Amino acid sequence: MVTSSAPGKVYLFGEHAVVYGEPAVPCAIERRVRVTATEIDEGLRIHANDLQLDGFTVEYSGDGESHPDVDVAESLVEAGMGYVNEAVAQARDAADAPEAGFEISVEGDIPLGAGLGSSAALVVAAIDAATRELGVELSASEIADRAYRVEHEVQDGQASRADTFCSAMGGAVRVEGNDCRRLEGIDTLPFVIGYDGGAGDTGALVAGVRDLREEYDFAADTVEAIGDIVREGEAVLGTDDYETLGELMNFNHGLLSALGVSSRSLDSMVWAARDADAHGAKLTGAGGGGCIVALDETDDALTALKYTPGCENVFRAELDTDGVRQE
Ligand SMILES: Nc1ncnc2c1ncn2[C@@H]1O[C@H](COP(=O)(O)OP(=O)(O)O)[C@@H](O)[C@H]1O
Ligand SMILES: C[C@@](O)(CCOP(=O)(O)O)CC(=O)O
Ligand SMILES: [Mg+2]
Repeated sequence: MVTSSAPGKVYLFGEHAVVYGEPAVPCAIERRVRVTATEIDEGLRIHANDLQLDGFTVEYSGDGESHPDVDVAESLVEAGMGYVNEAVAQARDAADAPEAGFEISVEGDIPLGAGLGSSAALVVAAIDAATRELGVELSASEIADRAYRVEHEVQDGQASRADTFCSAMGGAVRVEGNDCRRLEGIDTLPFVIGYDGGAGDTGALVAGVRDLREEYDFAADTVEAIGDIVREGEAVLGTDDYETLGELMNFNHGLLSALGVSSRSLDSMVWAARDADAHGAKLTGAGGGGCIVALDETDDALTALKYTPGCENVFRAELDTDGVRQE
């Protein structure tokens, strides 16, 4: 039995545009998904109590043929379990053990579908735990690469390497196409996260931006402008010039909003943080609902968000300089 964990992330800059080859800077945060893998004779049994589908908690003990004992469409359950199934397939492939059976348990403290990268953390931790259980130790970058293939597969062929690389390596990272690197010398950033209790559909939101980009040149220009923000932001990252970083985050949020991926509650949390004099605030991840990230070393944005209608939870998130690790 092996337990591994991997962190979630916020995007300082660059989500969505990163899917089209622009750079992005995601930062790992101290919230994790933990996966325990135990080798069994055959098949795959999954226990995922955090996974709620239409109010049902899923205890999926499938052998590939029997169906989970829940009253929801099987396609929903399959979509929910796709990340674990594909991660286990990667582990079997890496260990050259195509028939290996697993019992997999998943739990974590990252809200699901909220832009904090729970899917990447799950996949990274699952690949690490399952390969170690088979006696194979992959490097963090090999895990990142295999985890990317899983997200790409499950998200219908549309995913960047950003979330999975960040979760595997930890810290602040920079991803541009296949070029993934860790940014050294960034140990702390004063992140405050507001969560509206909702979620966005990553695949649908990515597809929406793709359609806009194909329809309008100015939408393609907007995607490129997000890349310009990232390049500008890199110059001040690692300094304490939070004012410039915040201004660039605000600009980034405006462009994401123009691309149709914000929402009323995300906007209202962003404005609450700005009104409380945060250096800057933006949505994080795919959008549609879920989380915003503000930059504020005081308690002002945190307090303001506590009293913001539509904000269900607010918390500080420390930069996590550890990536995937064995527990
Ligand atoms: N703790 C968990 N248990 C089971 N499934 C999880 C867990 N965390 C994430 N997932 C899977 O990841 C999906 C969310 O991924 P996604 O839509 O990309 O949002 P995000 O990565 O921003 O959280 C969930 O619907 C579920 O399938
Ligand atoms: C929108 C996107 O840039 C980030 C998605 O992040 P999340 O799954 O919403 O945490 C998609 C991607 O990079 O694969
Ligand atoms: Mg995700």
